[in-house]
Amino acid sequence: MEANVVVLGTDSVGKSALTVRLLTRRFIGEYGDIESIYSHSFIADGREISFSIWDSPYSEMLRELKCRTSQDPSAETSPFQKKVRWADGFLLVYSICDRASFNAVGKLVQSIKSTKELLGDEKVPIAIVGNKRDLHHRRTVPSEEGRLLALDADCLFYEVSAAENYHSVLTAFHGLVERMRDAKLATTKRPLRLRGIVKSMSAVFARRRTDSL
Ligand SMILES: Nc1nc2c(ncn2[C@@H]2O[C@H](COP(=O)(O)OP(=O)(O)OP(=O)(O)O)[C@@H](O)[C@H]2O)c(=O)[nH]1
Repeated sequence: MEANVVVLGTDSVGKSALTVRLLTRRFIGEYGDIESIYSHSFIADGREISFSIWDSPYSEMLRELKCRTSQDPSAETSPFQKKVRWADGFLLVYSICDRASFNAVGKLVQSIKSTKELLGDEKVPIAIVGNKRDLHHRRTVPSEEGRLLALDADCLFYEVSAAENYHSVLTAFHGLVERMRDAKLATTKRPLRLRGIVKSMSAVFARRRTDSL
């Protein structure tokens, strides 16, 4: 299976730190703000899952979200919409020490869902990730609030520390990728189910026809 993940969140919440942690198992401290697409793969249930990760800066996203709320018609083909179209799943990151970053995640969930709906996708896999768990003495967003937001919006929820720990980061990405796999299986199964109904109906009609002969 191949899948595309977009990592989003306000500035300095640790989007690059999480991505680099997943890819290299390392935390290097400073990352710069280059927008990049990375590839990664892992084995789940004996099958290889390859995915591309798009680590994107928030400043550009913010400009576009403002355009969208002001109903700018040019927003229809905006890079935001392209990104949403490209993605099979989203990792939305906030810092547990930064309430504004948490509020932004709430808005991003709504924008992504409404854009995906316009594109005809009913369910979009999203993982909400509270980063910098190691800075618990500076926490301003309780875990419970993150969990509630995720529950309300039907998203996955994780609290992690890119600085302290590789496994929490791995768990968040894997959880998201598995949800994406389930979503893909559900959409490929639907036509099969329909084909099954068509088949059984034609069997009924065929029987009627032979009965009436
Ligand atoms: N204590 C702590 N610091 C972190 C953690 N994750 C990232 N940081 C620090 O937070 C700062 C921002 O991290 P980045 O990964 O560059 O954040 P970003 O979201 O990619 O930022 P932009 O490139 O501005 O969009 C850096 O100084 C990191 O070292 C974490 O889990 N704990």
